[in-house]
Amino acid sequence: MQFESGIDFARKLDDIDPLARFQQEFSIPTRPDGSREIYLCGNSLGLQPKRARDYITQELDKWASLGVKGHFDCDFPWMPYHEFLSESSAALVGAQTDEVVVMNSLTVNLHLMMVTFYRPTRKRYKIVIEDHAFPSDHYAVESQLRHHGVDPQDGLLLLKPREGEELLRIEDIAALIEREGDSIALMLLPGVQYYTGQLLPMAELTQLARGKGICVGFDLAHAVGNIPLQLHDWNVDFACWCSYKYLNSGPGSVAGCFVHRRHAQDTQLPRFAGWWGHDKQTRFRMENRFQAIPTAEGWQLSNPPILSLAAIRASLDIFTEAGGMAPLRDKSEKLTAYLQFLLKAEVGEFISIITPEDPEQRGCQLSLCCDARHLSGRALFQRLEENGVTCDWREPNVIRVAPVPLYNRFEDVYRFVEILKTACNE
Ligand SMILES: Cc1ncc(COP(=O)(O)O)c(C=O)c1O
Ligand SMILES: Nc1ccccc1C(=O)C[C@H](N)C(=O)O
Repeated sequence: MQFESGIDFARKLDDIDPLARFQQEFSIPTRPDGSREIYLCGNSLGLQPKRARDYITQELDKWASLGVKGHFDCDFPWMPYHEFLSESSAALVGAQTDEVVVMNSLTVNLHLMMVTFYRPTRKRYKIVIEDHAFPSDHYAVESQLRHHGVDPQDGLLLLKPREGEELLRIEDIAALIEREGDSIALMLLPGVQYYTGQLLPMAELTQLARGKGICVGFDLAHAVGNIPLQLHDWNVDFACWCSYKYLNSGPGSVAGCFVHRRHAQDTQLPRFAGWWGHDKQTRFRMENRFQAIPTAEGWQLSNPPILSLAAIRASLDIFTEAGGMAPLRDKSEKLTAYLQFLLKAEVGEFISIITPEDPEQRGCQLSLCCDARHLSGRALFQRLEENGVTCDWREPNVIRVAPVPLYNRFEDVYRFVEILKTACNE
């Protein structure tokens, strides 16, 4: 697509945007003077769908009027409430409905999955992650190694970009798998890397690693609701994601988990168990013989927090109404390409973009390194905030900017770059 500078062009793109009406489904934060923020931070916390309040209120009302009976005979009973989220969650990650479950939080689910899928032997005991993994993933993996008596110095293989580079090269990951394959038990990688915004080729990596007998898991925190996924067809073993970024389900909201059907149906797989993962027909017999549900639900521990699930249901309904990931991705590619175009045209001398240029290798986020006339990257970020832009800063040196197709307009992107340009030239 040929882009032009000037606000009229941004408005023209908004006028022909088939998803434009979804912006009014969200509450956009306002500044003290009542004007709307330019919110480009869906990579950290997605905005509130206005209907979340109604969905949550519905559950509060049921609780008030029905008490414990809210579990059973009413609209959206609490007993199976998580099941109301499975179909739309499965559509977002390219899974069968019985391969996904909404439960716990992201790091908890990573641990639960490693309990099942990290089964070290004397010969095959190493775990591959990236050197710059999100700290929670690093801590989780290190603690799993130690839990099994493996010294992370020996058992943790860290993927690093080459000297002077920011991005991971697929050929380097392939070489590591080739070299160390027989000793690797698990490879846990992000779908989209949180710092650089790099989208990894999950299908290719899964095939490479599984070909060597390595179990493959993905942390999809920055990928779900951002890019189309096909976890089932890609043959991924497991995946985990949070719901508070691109899934707009509220701070700390309940997370999602995928277990490929070939594992989910195996009720004998070792796991940490709780009563919510037990066969639904006999759950209340209180017999103390755990029998796993033969789906991803078999990894649930506790009955879930319904108020949080109600917010997720509100959000997932919007994704369904928008037509799923295909139209969203279509707009997202245009929004991000437009952002890249304006950045190069208006502030190219001050800003470098570390996220890949190729849309196949990124989601909506661009990560910017800044060298303005008089301001450090951090000071520039502060200037953006003072002028009504919400994006985020990540140490050591990146401003992350994420235009989100459900609620961002092309004009938001235009105005962001105008503010950035003024700050760069101070
Ligand atoms: C890639 C990644 N992994 C893990 C986490 C931690 O998730 P949680 O606090 O929901 O466990 C986050 C974000 O907070 C993240 O971006
Ligand atoms: N949950 C949060 C609470 C407070 C501040 C940030 C977060 C994030 O989620 C950060 C995000 N994971 C990131 O990619 O940096």
